[in-house]
Amino acid sequence: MIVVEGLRKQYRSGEQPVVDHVNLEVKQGEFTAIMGPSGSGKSTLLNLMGGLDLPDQGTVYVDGLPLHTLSEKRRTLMRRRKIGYIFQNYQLLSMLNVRENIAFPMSVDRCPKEEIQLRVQELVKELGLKGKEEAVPDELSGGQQQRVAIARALAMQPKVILADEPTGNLDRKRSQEVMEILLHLHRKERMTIVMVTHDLSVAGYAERILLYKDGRIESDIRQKEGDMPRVLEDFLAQLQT
Ligand SMILES: Nc1ncnc2c1ncn2[C@@H]1O[C@H](COP(=O)(O)OP(=O)(O)OP(=O)(O)O)[C@@H](O)[C@H]1O
Repeated sequence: MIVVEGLRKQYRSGEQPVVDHVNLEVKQGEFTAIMGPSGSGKSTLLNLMGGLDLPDQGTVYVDGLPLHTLSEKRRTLMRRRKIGYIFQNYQLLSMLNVRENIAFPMSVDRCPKEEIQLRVQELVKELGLKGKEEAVPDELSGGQQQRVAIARALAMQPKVILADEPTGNLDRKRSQEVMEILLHLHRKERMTIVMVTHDLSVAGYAERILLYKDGRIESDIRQKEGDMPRVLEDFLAQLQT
């Protein structure tokens, strides 16, 4: 579903690239977490994978399409239709209510009104936001705001969800709620999810964890191999030294 080939990104010449010739394949329906030290380039990698940023070298294929060689217009359309984004700070539009925030990508894409209404109703129900449709983001808790952001990310029925620290501003209980929603999308709807997180308990929801350091993927661990706890312990020990 996502293929990353020879991806490189350096913000300042003379400094170590934050993405240093990274190759990666994420299969359809896979739930992957990216962990690593602060400033190692995880968000940059995720942004490149979603076409939010341009690489110096290499490319990313999403569903077979080379994201960075598409025209700006086609890349924008592709991002809107195939990828849903979730951010730590929710990035909701403060002037719009819950219904309008969820509908936003469909409105921009000029979907028919009735279709938008039906989809929003469906998502409001699915994400447990009934009764909050008219509220603006400031009137919602962090967990509720993130659920609106997830609903918005799902509005266009994307193939891929890219989540950057989706639980970073939430307490444990709200984090668990958000992770249960992502797990449901992965298990029941075979959604491809790539998530950056600092939180080991959050990363544990994923079936695959990439350990990222100094612009490179240091380890690529799969849950079913049963060695996740040991490799993570080793990695965390490395970070502390
Ligand atoms: N737009 C930018 N311009 C210049 N430097 C940037 C830019 N974005 C990020 N950086 C730098 O690139 C490095 C990697 O940043 P990035 O946010 O990708 O790391 P991260 O691993 O996600 O960090 P964190 O876990 O703290 O969020 C950092 O040193 C950061 O200061």
